[in-house]
Order: sequence, then structure tokens, then C-alpha cells
Amino acid sequence: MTELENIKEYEQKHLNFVREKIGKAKEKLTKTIAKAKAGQKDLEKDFYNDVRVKTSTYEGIMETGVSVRQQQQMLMQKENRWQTATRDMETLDKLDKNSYFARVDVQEDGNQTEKIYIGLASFTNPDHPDDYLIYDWRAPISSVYYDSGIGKMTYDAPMGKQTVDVSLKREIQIKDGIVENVLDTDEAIGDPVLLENLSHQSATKMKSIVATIQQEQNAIIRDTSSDLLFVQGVAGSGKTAAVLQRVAYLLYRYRGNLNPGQLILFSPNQLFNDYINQVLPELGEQNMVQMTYYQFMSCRVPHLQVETLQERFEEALDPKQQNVTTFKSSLAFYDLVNRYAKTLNQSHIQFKNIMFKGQVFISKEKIKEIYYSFNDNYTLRTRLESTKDALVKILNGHISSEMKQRWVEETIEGLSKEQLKLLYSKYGDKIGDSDKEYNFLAKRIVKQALRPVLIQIKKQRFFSINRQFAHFLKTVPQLVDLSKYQITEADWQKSVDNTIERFKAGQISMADVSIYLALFDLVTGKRPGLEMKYLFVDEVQDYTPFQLAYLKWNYPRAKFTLLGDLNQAIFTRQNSHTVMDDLKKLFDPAKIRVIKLLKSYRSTMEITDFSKYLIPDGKEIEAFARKGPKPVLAEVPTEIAAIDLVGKTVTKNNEANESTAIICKTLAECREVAQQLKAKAFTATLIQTENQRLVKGAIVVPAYLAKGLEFDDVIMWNGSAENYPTAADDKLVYTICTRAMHNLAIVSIGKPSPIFANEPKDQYELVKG
Ligand SMILES: Nc1ncnc2c1ncn2[C@@H]1O[C@H](COP(=O)(O)OP(=O)(O)OP(=O)(O)O)[C@@H](O)[C@H]1O
Repeated sequence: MTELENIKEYEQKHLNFVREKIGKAKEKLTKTIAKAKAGQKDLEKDFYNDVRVKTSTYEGIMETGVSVRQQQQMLMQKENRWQTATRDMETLDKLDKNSYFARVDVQEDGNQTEKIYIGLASFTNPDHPDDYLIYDWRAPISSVYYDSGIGKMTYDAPMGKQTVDVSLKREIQIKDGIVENVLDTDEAIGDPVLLENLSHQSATKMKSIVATIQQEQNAIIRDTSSDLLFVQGVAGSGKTAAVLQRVAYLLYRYRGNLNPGQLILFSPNQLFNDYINQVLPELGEQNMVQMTYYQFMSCRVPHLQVETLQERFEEALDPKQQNVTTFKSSLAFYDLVNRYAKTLNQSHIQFKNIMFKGQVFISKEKIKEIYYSFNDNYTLRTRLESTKDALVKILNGHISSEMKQRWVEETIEGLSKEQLKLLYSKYGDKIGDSDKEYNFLAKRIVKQALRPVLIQIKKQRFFSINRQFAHFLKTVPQLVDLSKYQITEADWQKSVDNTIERFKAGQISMADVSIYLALFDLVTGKRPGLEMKYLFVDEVQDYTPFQLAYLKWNYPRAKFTLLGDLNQAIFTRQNSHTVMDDLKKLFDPAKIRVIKLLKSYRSTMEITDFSKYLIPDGKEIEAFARKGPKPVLAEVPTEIAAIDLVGKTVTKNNEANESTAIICKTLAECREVAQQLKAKAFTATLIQTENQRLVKGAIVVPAYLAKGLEFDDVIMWNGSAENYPTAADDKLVYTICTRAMHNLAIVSIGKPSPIFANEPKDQYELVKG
């Protein structure tokens, strides 16, 4: 027997032993589940018998209530027991199939060497509960596996830093109870296993990377001390993969004190949410709150249509209006909103009349007078609250005068017998005095009729955020020196007109909606969400500083993890390093940690090396040594030839069961391509909106929706000089090309874009058709 066979045999024996114990634990658990279930059934059956129902006296009612509660609690406890046991069973099933993926041998302070097996969850020997047969990958000791080679190393344990001597690191691949492969390594995580993992075909769902987490990714996953963890990683470096592992890690580390509802992930689009939603369940955790910034905004302004991803991406602003948008998206502008809001304490609050039956009930002038009648030291919040109180008083004062109005009398006369009966039901049966009776009815009718007014007051509908927002925008030139931002007063005025125009059509731009809501929150004194403990933003390069500041304001107690790649800034087109300066203003600089990921795991070496030359800062990108064919740049004379080429590639890939994305610049282009492919009987699904599902086979998708996703094969549609004329689109081209895992082809109708001009000739295969 070779040494490898010896090792395999040893590991198989150990695995058999562990699985036998897992089997034993499963048996025990099956009994517990059956018992818990039976107990629950009995309890349900006896529920009403056991509850002592006494309702004749107050004490009796109280006693009944307490008794019901006790029974409910017992039922819940049993149910919990049953639920926990069922969940434990799911874990055991998982461990039974794939018990662990690694082993490290460690020695601590001259103690005996311990064999640590690492898997998806911890498991102790049912016969010796102190004996850990499997350690959860998130346990402190497991860090050793991800962080170091052989020799002395330290890791963070609950009681402080621990030093151990690592004498063996072994990767173990198990399939359905059989040890398929073992690999001893002195690296952090050996390349062969990673290589094997990365050469798989893509799927419509992302997978967990638990067995091959890299050292720098482990640092991201286990960071607990930073208020802001800023991960700047190149395309395909595993930012998303690492952050999902981080979520699972945090839920484990703070179990009991942290639940999935206290973590929120902002993702680039809905398609992406769909793509990643299997990872946490695969790791045995529940998903956290997941949304896009668009959803976060639009659910708060149901009466307005927020600019969509497509509109935002395809909007072609002239440079002057671009300056305005940049200014509106800056931290300086965020400060300006705050400064402006403070001035509202003295003047210029915008109110609407409170209306009743088409008439002014309380005039806006009157409301304004009340609002400014309070002390100078009132905050905007208390000012508005006190105004509301005063308005309710006015409303109540109106009831008796309103009761004498003609319409009330008419209403009463017009009431049917049933309606009268219904109204009287609250009055009791001692009716006799007709004046009293009339007054009672009149009061009820008036109160009912005035309810909408009460709601207007309670929901502060008399405050006109629309007018306030417009007023703010108009006031901006008086609050700042616009020339500092290369904006003239005329440019500014044009943008204000534009915003108001949009408003009239029920629309609002992405830049405006955050300003609008920030102002609304400041005036109404909305309280931020204090319960959120962790916030993650993927593709942070597409967020503006204003948006980040607003997120920070919304979740002041949350620790932030921001993941991004400035080279993929296709919306904000940021290329400076001002992002960091802005972040330093939002977070305590001492609590900011920056981690750079330079190695790209998604694509083959050939694709990564090709992508490096598309962007100015590409040199620092490191390719992972996985071989594949060179990217193809196909120059064809006509659109017909291009469609033909794409169609044939799609057919070939479909036959090989590979996923293909034909990525276009705009949605219009996608529609055209999909239609032409269909006309020629090639099959490809058009992805038009982020609400669609990712499907197997070929898809046609606009670049802004392909963000964060990956495919076996990518065909970039029409990378011609005509379609991508200048370097301004380099980030977009980079984003498109880096979606490919195994094959990349660029089809260009006519001369290729100058963005490919820096590409060394031996990096790709040029095909002329
Ligand atoms: N340690 C790892 N082990 C195995 N696979 C990995 C590892 N790190 C990353 N990958 C794989 O590399 C691919 C890219 O990862 P991911 O999508 O997280 O990168 P990203 O940095 O978010 O990329 P982008 O910014 O381009 O969207 C995924 O298929 C992921 O599973």
C-alpha cells in the first residue's frame, strides 16, 4: 500500500467511527422528536380542559387569562423543543453525508497532540459529551486551518490569544460517507482543492466556500472589532462569498444575542438576491434581511416612481448636469440638508391647509403660527408633535360648533332604521330625552365625519414635504457657493426645474429620493433603527457618499461591512480615492479596517490576465492559476454575422450544459439581440428586469443587471468602437468581461473599441469573420 492509501484507509476508519456515533445520536434524537411531538399533541388536546374558565368575576377573568398564558407558554416550549430537535436532526443528516472537510493536528502548551476535525457544525461523542468529534468551522480553533501553514501560530479564543503548534494540515474530501481524497499541505489552504472547486460549472445559485476559505477572506469573516470593515477587492476575489460566510460566522459567534433580523444586506439588484439566497441555508443558517437601495427608498415613497436601475444607467447627463448630480450625491450636500433643516426651526416650514368637506378647516397660516409659537429650544420633532397636539385640540373644539351645522341635521334625517339602531347601540337603552338623543347622534356623526381630519393631523399630512423639498432646492444657491462645485446658478436652476418637472409626473431621481427622505426624516424627527447590529453593502462603489451617510443615519448602531471594487463603478463612475476620505468622516478612523483582495478566483488565468489590461489600475490584479482557453475577440462585418456567431456558440454551450450570458450595454440592445436570436431559432432567455429568475442555459442580459453574477461563458455583445467609443466605458467593459468563469468572447461589429487597444496581442485570439 502506498502512503496515500494508508492515510486514506486510516481516515476512512475514523470516518466510519464518527458516522457510527452520528447514527447513535440520530437514534436518540428521533426518540426525542417523537416524544416532543406526542407531548405537544396531548397538550393541544387538553388545552381547553386544563384552562380554568371563570368569567363571572374580575378575579375569575384574570385567573383564566393567566391559565391560558401558562398553557400557551408550555405549548410554545414544547414546540420549541420539537423545532430545535428537528433542526438538530437536519444538521446531523448533513454531517452524516459530509462529516468534515479538514483535519488539523495541534498541540497546546506541551499537552498531547489533538486531532481537530472541521465540518459544517460541531458534534460531540454521545458517549463522551466532552469529546468533540467535529468542530464547527466557525469555532475559534478552526481558524488555525484557514490562517496558517505548519508550525507555531496564534488564534483568537474567548479567553484571549492562544498559541498552538500545528503539526498536520489535511484536506479531506468526503462523498456520501466515503473518503474520496486526502491532501496534506503546509499551505494555508492548498491550491489543488481550491482548483478543483473553481473548475466546476457555474450554477444559478451561489455556493458556500467553507472548505476553501483563504487567509485574507478569513480575516474578513472573523473581524469583530471594526465599526467599518471596508473590503476593496478585485472582480471575482470572493467578496460576496466571504461576506456571506461572515454572516454565518457572526450568527454563530453571537448566538443567543444576535438574530438574522438584526443583520441587513444591501445588494445591487433582485437577481443577485436570488443568486445568493441558498448560501446561508446551506451553512445551516437563516437568511438575513436582504434588499436593494431602490427598495429601501421606494417603499417609503409609494406615491412616487423612483428612477429604476435601467433609467439610472441609461440616463445621459450633460457634463454640467453631471456636476449637479455629483454635488447632490456628496457628503457636503448631506451636511447642507442638515443645515437647512435646522433653519426651519425659525422659518420657512411648508404646510398645507387641513381640509374638510372641500373647505379649509385649519389654514396653513394658522398651523404655521402654532408651529412657531413654541420655544426656541424645541427640536423639529417636538415642534411638530406639539403642533399636532394643538391641532387635535382645535379639532375637538370644532365638534360642538360643527354639530349645529345644517349637514348634520340632514344626515340624521336621512338615516335608516338600521343605521340608527347601530348608532344607538353604543348609547345604551335609556333613550327618552330627545335633545340628548339628538346631541348624541350629532356628536357621533360629526366625530365620524371628522375622522379623516384627525388622520390628516396624526399622520402630519399638513406638512408638505414636496413643497419643503422644492423650497430647499431653490434655497441652495443662498446656502453655498456653487462655483466651488463648478456649478453656475443657471445650471442649478435647470436641475431644480427638472426635479419639479419629474415630480409633476410622479417621478423622482435616485439622487433626489435620498435627499427628499433625509429631509422628511429630519423635519418629522423619525427615529433611526437602533436594533440593527450589522449592515452589509455589496457593490458599494455604486453608492454615493450621500446614500452611505443616510444609511449610517438610519442604522447608527450597526457595524458596517462595505464591499466594493472601484474598477466596477458603472453608475457613479468614481475613480478617485475620495471614497476613503468620505468614510473617515462618517466613522471613527481608529475603528476602520481596510482589507484588500487582489486575487481573482472566478475566472481562468487567461480571462483575468486579459481583464487586467482593460482598466488603468489593473496591474495589481493577481490571477489564480487555473488554465483555460484564451479570450476570443471576433471582429465581424455585420449584425447578421454577429448573431450567427453568437447563436452557434450558444448552441454549442447548451449542448455542453454550460451557462452562457450574452451581455449587452443597454436593455434596448438586449431586446434586439434576443429577438434576432429567436428569429433564427436559437434559444436564449431575455432578462429584462431584476425581478426575473435566473434560468439555466443562455441568457441575454444588460450589464447593469449582470453585476455580481457569474457564468461559465460570457459573450460580450458588440464591443465595437462604435458602441464603446471612449475610455469612459472601461469599467463597464471590465465588469462584463469579469463575469466569465471559463470562456470569454467579445463580438465586435466592425472595428473593436479602443478599450481593447492596450491588450497585448498574445493575450487573446483575434478572429476576423
Ligand atoms: N475561497 C474560495 N474558495 C472557493 N471558491 C471561491 C473562494 N473565493 C471565491 N470563490 C469563488 O469565486 C467566485 C467569485 O466570488 P464572488 O462572487 O464572491 O466575488 P466578488 O469579489 O464578489 O466578485 P465581483 O465583485 O466580481 O462580483 C465565486 O464563484 C466564488 O464561489
